[in-house]
Amino acid sequence: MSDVRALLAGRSLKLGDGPYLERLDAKRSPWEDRLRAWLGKLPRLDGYRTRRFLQAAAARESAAKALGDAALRAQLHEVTRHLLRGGFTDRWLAEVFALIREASRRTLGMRHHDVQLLAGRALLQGRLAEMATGEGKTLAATLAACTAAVTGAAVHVVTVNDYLAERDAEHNRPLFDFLELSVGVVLQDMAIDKRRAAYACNITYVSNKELTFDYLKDCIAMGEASLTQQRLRSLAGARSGEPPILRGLHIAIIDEADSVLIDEASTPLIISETLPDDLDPSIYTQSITLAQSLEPGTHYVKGQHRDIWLTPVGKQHVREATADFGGLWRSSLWRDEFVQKALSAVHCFQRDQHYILAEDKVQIVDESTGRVMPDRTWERGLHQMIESKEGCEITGQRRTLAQITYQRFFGRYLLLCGMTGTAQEVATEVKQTYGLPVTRIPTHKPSRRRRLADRICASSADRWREVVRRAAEVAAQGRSVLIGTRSVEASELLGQLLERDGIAHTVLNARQDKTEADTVAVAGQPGCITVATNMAGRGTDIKLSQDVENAGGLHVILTEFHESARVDRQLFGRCARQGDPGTTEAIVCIDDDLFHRFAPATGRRMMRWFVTDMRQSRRWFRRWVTQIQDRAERHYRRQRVETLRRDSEWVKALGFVGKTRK
Ligand SMILES: Nc1ncnc2c1ncn2[C@@H]1O[C@H](COP(=O)(O)OP(=O)(O)OP(=O)(O)O)[C@@H](O)[C@H]1O
Repeated sequence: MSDVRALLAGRSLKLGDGPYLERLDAKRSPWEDRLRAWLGKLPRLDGYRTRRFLQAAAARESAAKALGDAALRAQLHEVTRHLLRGGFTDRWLAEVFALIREASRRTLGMRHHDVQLLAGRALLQGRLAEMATGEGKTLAATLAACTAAVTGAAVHVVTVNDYLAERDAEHNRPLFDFLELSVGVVLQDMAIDKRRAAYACNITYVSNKELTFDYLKDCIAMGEASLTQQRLRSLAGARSGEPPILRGLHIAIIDEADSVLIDEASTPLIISETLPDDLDPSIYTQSITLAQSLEPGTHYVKGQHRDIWLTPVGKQHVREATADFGGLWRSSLWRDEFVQKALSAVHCFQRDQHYILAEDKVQIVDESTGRVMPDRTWERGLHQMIESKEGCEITGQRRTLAQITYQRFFGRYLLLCGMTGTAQEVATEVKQTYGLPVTRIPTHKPSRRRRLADRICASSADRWREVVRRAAEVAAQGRSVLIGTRSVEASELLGQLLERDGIAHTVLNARQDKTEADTVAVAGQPGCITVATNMAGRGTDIKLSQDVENAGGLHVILTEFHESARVDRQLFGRCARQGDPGTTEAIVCIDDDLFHRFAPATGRRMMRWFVTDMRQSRRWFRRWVTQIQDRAERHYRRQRVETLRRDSEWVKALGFVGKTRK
């Protein structure tokens, strides 16, 4: 363990002295930052070093080819000793990467491209490697993962969901087996013992949520045995005297890093307990009925960002309408709170868009990933209001017992690094928050992705008609089509329209997540049309048949712009991967949520006027969308800053997540 400590920690870190090896001071020294910034300003030096590094790797690869399997493994262990002494320097990285590259060629039939070597090197330098979508981040990560694992470090390859964790671990398993490195996968619903076994492996594939919750459970188990702590322990399923679930926070390689470190960072991860609800359930029903009877504009006003409030007339109306209800309704504070929550439940949160009903339960759908978040609930009575609106059984209120943000959690890794296809918009924030500089990796082959003209429709009905027409037209050419929708509802509506016209298709959304792997497996066949929510937006690799490639590749249709341009680019990135051909287009409607929430009313009015002739205003329209998406990104950035501020307050107030941690 002390070897790993020396290798990863450097001299500027304070390390935990408990069973865990983790970084306790999330901040680096200002000198380290200044030195890195200065080195980064020497592009010529960097270019020279890069060339030398690739040449060295190529030269050593020729030697590796001549080795038998056992000799190759022995050579790897030999080089590891140098790594442990000298750190991840170019000299030894070139050697190790050459051996792993050769092992990958023998086992996976894939030889790492030069650009993948550069990505692997950037990862071990503690950077965020920006590799265009489809350039092979899954394989690039094996270089960093294997190199770190042979030194004895606990390597966590962090993915955005279970499907990708399982897929990537299985895909790379032959390579890890060959190098005699054990690999584990942590999945939702796994028992603690199985999780512990997976984390005990050299390399562990795990989603960001599972990993962070497991860490929280360890923090609880290692905390002091106060009354609250004991309750927390039993909640986390931890028994005293048991070893921690994780081996420590050594190296995290985060795939789709912008999604994990930025998009998901606005919500802290919380371990909570359910309290018996002492409110009479009829209060929820009364509130919902009352909210449904109120007039917009007169009784309540709805803001742009899911905020809603009662007007003075509305408050007066509510007071009169509830005069006979008694109990808590007599307090004006409670009364307004109930009705305001009920108004949010009725007007701001829609079924099949923000949540679905599964097994008679309200399950939140994560809008950026399109996936169900089974363990999440809305806070402060909103969840119960929505349950009441949907006629579900009212669950108890939840009380937060332990929480952590991704900003604080990932800052504790000895070596943090990541990969994504879309980092440029958030490079500054990633650097400021996590100390991760972004390195752009060139593409292996020039991209053959063509973006066709955007189409903007005056009504949603027009949009869906156009989408159906285009999908059928492109599929008839023997190509495959992927249509991205923003909600479960939209995917199902489009599915019905295609069905009505007798067009064969498959729908992939939070309700059909069990069929994900099968749907993706056939999505690249000739004439295949796949309608998917954001579930297919990140990480999904659609393999094209030779016929589809010859006919022009995959065609991606975006049906609604997302608040973040990065999410749109990820969807477009499903086509034209690894130098394949492919086209993308956006067919959207002027009434879409993004325009309503973030575009000024005058801009929207002008746009409506332009809708009649989009050929002339195409470039203008794209610039307009970019401005709106920038505004939306700023809005969410402010939210994340607020989350971080509240998180620090929480830590100050409770200080239970390990008594020495700040
Ligand atoms: N060196 C290689 N040689 C041959 N094929 C490769 C190589 N690297 C990756 N691929 C293939 O390229 C495809 C894309 O890889 P992968 O899904 O890892 O890309 P990605 O960069 O993670 O994409 P995304 O950004 O969408 O997540 C896969 O089918 C993979 O097998």
